[in-house]
Amino acid sequence: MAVLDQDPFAELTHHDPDAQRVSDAIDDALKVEKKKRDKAEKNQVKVLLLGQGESGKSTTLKNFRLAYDPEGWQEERASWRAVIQLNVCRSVHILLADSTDELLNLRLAPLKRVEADLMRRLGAASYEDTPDGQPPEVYLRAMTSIPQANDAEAQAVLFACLSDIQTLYASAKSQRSQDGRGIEESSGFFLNDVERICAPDYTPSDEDVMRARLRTTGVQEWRIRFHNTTSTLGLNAAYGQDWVIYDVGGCRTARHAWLPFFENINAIIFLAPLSPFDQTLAEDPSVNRLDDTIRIWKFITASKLLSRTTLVVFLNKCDLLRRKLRKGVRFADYVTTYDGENEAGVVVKWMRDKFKDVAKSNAPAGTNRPVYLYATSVTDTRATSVTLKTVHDGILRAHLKSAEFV
Ligand SMILES: Nc1nc2c(ncn2[C@@H]2O[C@H](COP(=O)(O)OP(=O)(O)OP(=O)(O)O)[C@@H](O)[C@H]2O)c(=O)[nH]1
Ligand SMILES: [Mg+2]
Repeated sequence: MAVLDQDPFAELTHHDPDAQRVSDAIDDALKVEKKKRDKAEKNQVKVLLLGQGESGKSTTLKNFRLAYDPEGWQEERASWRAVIQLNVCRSVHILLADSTDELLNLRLAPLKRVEADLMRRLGAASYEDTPDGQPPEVYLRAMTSIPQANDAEAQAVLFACLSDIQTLYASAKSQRSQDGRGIEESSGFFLNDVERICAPDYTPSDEDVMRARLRTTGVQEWRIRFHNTTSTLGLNAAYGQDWVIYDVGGCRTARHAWLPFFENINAIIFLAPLSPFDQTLAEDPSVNRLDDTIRIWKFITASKLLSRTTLVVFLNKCDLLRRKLRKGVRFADYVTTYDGENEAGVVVKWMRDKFKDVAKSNAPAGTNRPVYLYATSVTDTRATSVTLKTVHDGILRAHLKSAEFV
């Protein structure tokens, strides 16, 4: 066959000076492009958020966005209403499971339909039954923003159910306070604010969005551009303006996704919630949550891949810790090596030393990296914005140092 008799690559191998020139020009352009990309990549600051499930990683990311990407944040804020509606439905669902009031159960049945409907609209991919038989927690498969869900109907049903929700909550509160089971501290708990949240014209505030609970699955990557923030350091403003922040899922089955990031990351912000010192993991009720956090911290600090990575620890949920200790739950009953006062400030200081000790004793030989610790309550946007400013400067300083001198 004539076609096969010919060398199919003849045109490409045949030396044609014009083609060669074109090819060289393309090569050069590609090289320039790659150089630009490498430079941009080198200037880019990569930050990984780590911590167990419900530790506050996504809430920290929200704070970054609120502070440094206000336009994107404003655009997205309204779409969190559907998630908050879902959080309310879930709390009602949990309380109803405990209630023997059949009339209330009947009257609030529409909320279960709303819950299912919202999940479908938001594209909730799958549900996991919690071991304690509670209703599933909502999570969406890796997403970069909340899908727009038509939530008007849900809002109308919530408004119609308002007084029944209040009745249910009041009776559950007195019941639960008798047997000592608090629910106010649980994630995405909005029942103290139902009157405001069930109003027909409700739009979420910044703080509501911080308190909304949406579990992360997969890895979410956010790009944030810092404008003019480097100038306070007296440094070249082009450096380190572009940040990529990676938010990952924290429950045990999601942790395998963390490792690939260790190789190429400038900083880790590790969320260490202190308030769940008396709780166990949802995915494994035999493991104390604070123990789990310390175990993860040991793993991070011992990793050779991270020996030059800036480590930032948020000793988080300090507000809930304070509340819990004041209620009389004793830290020393759960952390047997603790012999200080049952007071938040003292506990936080003790934990801070603990984290420092672990970092020191686990560090691989030759480790040279800064470790910064902050006491935080990341649902408090105002205080967190101050912390983030310091964190930003610290991470940037370390990044510049390594980019320029290493
Ligand atoms: N009161 C209080 N609530 C907090 C604090 N930090 C986080 N939360 C709440 O705890 C819940 C869990 O926070 P997330 O940021 O979703 O936790 P996460 O680490 O991203 O969890 P996963 O995605 O499951 O790994 C949310 O409802 C937050 O509003 C805090 O410092 N104080
Ligand atoms: Mg998350």
